[in-house]
Amino acid sequence: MEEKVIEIKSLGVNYGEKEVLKNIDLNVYKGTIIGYIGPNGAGKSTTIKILLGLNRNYSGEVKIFGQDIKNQNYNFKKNIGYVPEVAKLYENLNAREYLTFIGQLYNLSYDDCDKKAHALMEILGIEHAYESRLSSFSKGMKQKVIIISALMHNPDILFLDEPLSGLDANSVLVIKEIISKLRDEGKTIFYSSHIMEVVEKISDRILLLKDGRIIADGNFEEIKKLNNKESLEEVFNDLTGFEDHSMIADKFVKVIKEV
Ligand SMILES: Nc1ncnc2c1ncn2[C@@H]1O[C@H](COP(=O)(O)OP(=O)(O)OP(=O)(O)O)[C@@H](O)[C@H]1O
Repeated sequence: MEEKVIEIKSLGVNYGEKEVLKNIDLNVYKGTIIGYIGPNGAGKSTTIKILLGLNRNYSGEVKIFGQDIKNQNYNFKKNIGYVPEVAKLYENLNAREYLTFIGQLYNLSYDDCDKKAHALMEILGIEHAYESRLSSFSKGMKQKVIIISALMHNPDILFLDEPLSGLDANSVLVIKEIISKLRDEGKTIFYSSHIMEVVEKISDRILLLKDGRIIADGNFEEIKKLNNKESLEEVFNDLTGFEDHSMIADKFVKVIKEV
């Protein structure tokens, strides 16, 4: 039987009067890449923050590896890696200092972190900057460091929020391949992105969140067929009720031309 890694029952979150997540039920199984998509403000980050243990203000039940995360200390976090959409790096540190620091937070020894961090930077082609301050890194180099820092402790669950941001086309190919291979190793991956072409290709299962509810759940073929569309972008625009792109673009261009 498939192993449940995440179990969410009747999850609800309110910010004041606003109901941000509405009664979400979800089981996620080992070795799956979940494409987690939805319009801005749909509640994606809110869900991820709960699963990371950063927000305990919710109703319902959330279990990770069978353990209710509300009653736990923070041990379950050792098994989780997170690439946030906007990561705060300690830019005054060099890559070695930063990665050994993060690795030690996850209980790896300094020497293990040092070896692993250097090897991973070498594989991604940035080992020449191992002793350089992060403030001098290009956007893509920083993103590679963030990805390495999320993976150094070999977590079983990975949350990736726009992980390809700032990477060139070659690096994108490498990281996508790494994500697939990690899935093949049995890791469970939440892949959150607004780039539909990538989500469509990489995901085993796609969850579309709108106004705090899951309104589509299935693999790309199922979702495409069910909605009679060719691409995930079309399904997304259709299900989130957006048909005004052309009219908005016309208005925008008209105003630009006016003065
Ligand atoms: N701390 C907060 N206090 C009040 N409202 C909040 C808070 N955090 C999020 N919200 C609201 O909750 C809703 C869901 O936000 P969330 O960040 O989860 O959306 P999202 O799907 O991740 O969006 P995006 O694609 O823009 O990152 C939004 O309406 C947002 O304004």
